[in-house]
Amino acid sequence: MTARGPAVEIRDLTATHQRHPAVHHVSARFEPGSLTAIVGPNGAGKTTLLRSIAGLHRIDSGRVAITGIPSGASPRLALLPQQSGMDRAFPILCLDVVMQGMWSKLGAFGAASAADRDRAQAALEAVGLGGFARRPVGAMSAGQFQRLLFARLLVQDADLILLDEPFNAVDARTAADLLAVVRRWHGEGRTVMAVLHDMDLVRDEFPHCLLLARECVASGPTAEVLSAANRLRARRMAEAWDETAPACAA
Ligand SMILES: Nc1ncnc2c1ncn2[C@@H]1O[C@H](COP(=O)(O)OP(=O)(O)OP(=O)(O)O)[C@@H](O)[C@H]1O
Repeated sequence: MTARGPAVEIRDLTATHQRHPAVHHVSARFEPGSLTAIVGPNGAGKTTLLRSIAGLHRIDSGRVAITGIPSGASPRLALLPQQSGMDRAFPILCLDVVMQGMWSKLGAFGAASAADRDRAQAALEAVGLGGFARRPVGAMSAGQFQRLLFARLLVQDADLILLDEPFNAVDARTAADLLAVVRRWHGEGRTVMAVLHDMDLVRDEFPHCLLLARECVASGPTAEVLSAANRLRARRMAEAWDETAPACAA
């Protein structure tokens, strides 16, 4: 398998919320085509790290380098945000949500072709929502909505895919179906990172892992990263967090 995804290198990254560090001096490297779980206790900075990689959260210091893409080109990147942060009351049809994934191709006012619509319909079918094209998103269950967001990711056709708790609030069958999509992306050589809390799933399905507790506790092969000693260290670090501490000046 030739990797089509980029490498991602995080160097000494610090990112804050209201000047309090959420990610503190983290360095890690994600190889082209790698499949990595980002794990850690609640509040460990996992979402902040993912959003920093996506360019959606301002970095205080350090850097994120995405390499292995043609010079001058932007990385083809897609982020699946946490469902809890999304507004589903917006009156929009499922097919149109999927078509949003083609925005970079169509432009803000570009007209979708019949082929584009067929591709969106095919993506709906690929996630088991073939009959949902004309249904408003407000009428979907949480699990169906997560399938819909995966359909949008499918048409985005990104080389770097960032998933924030992709299997939360979905039943076992939906999780299995969506996991199959993740495996497919990995098989196609895309670089995939997913924030996860289910350690059995991480051990079974994710070859690489980054254990975060605001600082990087460990990163590398999953079995090594998730050692009892590393997990205990992450828990102790979480217990010792001072939510009012400022980011250091370094
Ligand atoms: N919008 C925000 N405003 C202020 N502080 C925030 C905000 N978002 C996150 N934080 C703080 O930043 C820290 C890291 O949060 P983050 O959401 O990145 O952690 P996480 O590891 O994804 O947590 P969880 O597992 O609970 O989803 C936490 O202390 C959190 O309270």
